[in-house]
Amino acid sequence: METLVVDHPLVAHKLTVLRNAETDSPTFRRLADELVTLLAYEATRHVRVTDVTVETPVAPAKGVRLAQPYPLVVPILRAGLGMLDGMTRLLPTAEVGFLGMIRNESTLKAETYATRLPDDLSGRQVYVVDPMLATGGTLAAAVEFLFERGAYDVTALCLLAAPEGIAHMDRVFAGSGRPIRLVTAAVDERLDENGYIVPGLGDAGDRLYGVV
Ligand SMILES: O=P(O)(O)OC[C@H]1O[C@H](OP(=O)(O)OP(=O)(O)O)[C@H](O)[C@@H]1O
Ligand SMILES: O=c1cc[nH]c(=O)[nH]1
Ligand SMILES: [Mg+2]
Repeated sequence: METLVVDHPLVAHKLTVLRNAETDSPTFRRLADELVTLLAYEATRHVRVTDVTVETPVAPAKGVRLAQPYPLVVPILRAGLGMLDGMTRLLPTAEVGFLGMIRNESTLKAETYATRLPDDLSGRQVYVVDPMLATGGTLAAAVEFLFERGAYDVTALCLLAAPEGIAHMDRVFAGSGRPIRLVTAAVDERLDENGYIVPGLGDAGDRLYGVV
């Protein structure tokens, strides 16, 4: 998996406030939204475009527009919903599909409880948004699901990643020949015994939406 850690002082500043246990939910939601827009700038570097010519008030100008089929943005419920608006702000013509997945906190295995996506993703560029890449079980299952439906490539935007999760993705997709990218604001030290990212930011879903 090609991994890009976005190294930018504004990203680092916003991430630091996000990590702070004293940051309340409204502020957390706003910062997650701002951060994903900054990550999206890098994550869309490979988005496909086609050449076009437009008429300026003065003369014809060569340019580009997003190619069709338009990209698909897939938030992984629940926490990924906190990154959806920031992503579609930058890609307003993207379609949106949904994957509901929850990590069983005893086994740390990902379970899928909802899917609402086009059946045929042939040729589609897919952007998965989920704040946390911890063991990697959730993202690996999501990416497998998308490739089974024919996705052309998958780029994951995660606010935080753990080295264990990146290694898991590399193991699962080694030699698959499918283009997979990760764009993240930071790769933290490790996972703790409960599978939480250290130092991390806690449970992203709970911090966005409250404890359920
Ligand atoms: O890399 P993994 O070890 O699989 O863990 C990461 C997953 O855990 C979190 O979701 P969670 O299962 O807490 O669901 P939620 O979004 O409903 O809170 C997070 O948003 C990821 O989807
Ligand atoms: O640190 C972690 C790990 C998984 N899910 C989270 O929300 N946080
Ligand atoms: Mg959660």
